[in-house]
Amino acid sequence: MVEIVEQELHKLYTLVYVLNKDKTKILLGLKKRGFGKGRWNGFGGKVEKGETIEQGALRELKEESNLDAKNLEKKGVIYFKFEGDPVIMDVHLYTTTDVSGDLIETDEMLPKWYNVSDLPYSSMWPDDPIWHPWFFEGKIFTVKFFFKADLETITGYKHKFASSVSELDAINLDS
Ligand SMILES: COc1nc(N)nc2c1ncn2[C@H]1C[C@H](O)[C@@H](COP(=O)(O)OP(=O)(O)OP(=O)(O)O)O1
Repeated sequence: MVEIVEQELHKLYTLVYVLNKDKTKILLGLKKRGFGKGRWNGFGGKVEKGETIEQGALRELKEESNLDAKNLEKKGVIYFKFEGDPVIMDVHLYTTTDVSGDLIETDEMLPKWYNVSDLPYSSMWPDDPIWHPWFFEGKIFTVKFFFKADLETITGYKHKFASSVSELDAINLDS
């Protein structure tokens, strides 16, 4: 009998959540094209060759909102695995309350501030309500979500918390 093992390929992505100073409001963008079109999300995208993950996060925030962030704080890593797709998205999550520049609508995102107590979950990714409580409690975490190929149905997830950002890399979700 031949065992078929699906090889996983990891691709690096970023996701930045901009909060106001007292962390009661969050800036989301309505994705206007491509992956996640029609959903409200933070700002981010693929990390490009030659840049660090943090540089990628700053670039994507600027490209999608025109904002510059000063202090990006890492909050976790979110892995997404879609049925039948060997690519795992490794999404590095950052937050900041310190941005400058004029917020604008871009080709990719229509920005809007939301109260954190009233987020548009019906038009957001279905994983968001699962990890948002951890994020808003200030936890550092890693989580892997398993989706059906419909990009809508979550079949499971596993997660672990870290006591510091430096611990994140060492976390093995399979142990
Ligand atoms: C599957 O569930 C997801 N949930 C959440 N909250 N965020 C997700 C999910 N899947 C992807 N994301 C995030 C990760 C990135 O921030 C974006 C996707 O990046 P995109 O494909 O738009 O990357 P770009 O480089 O901007 O793409 P272009 O080539 O179109 O410029 O969504």
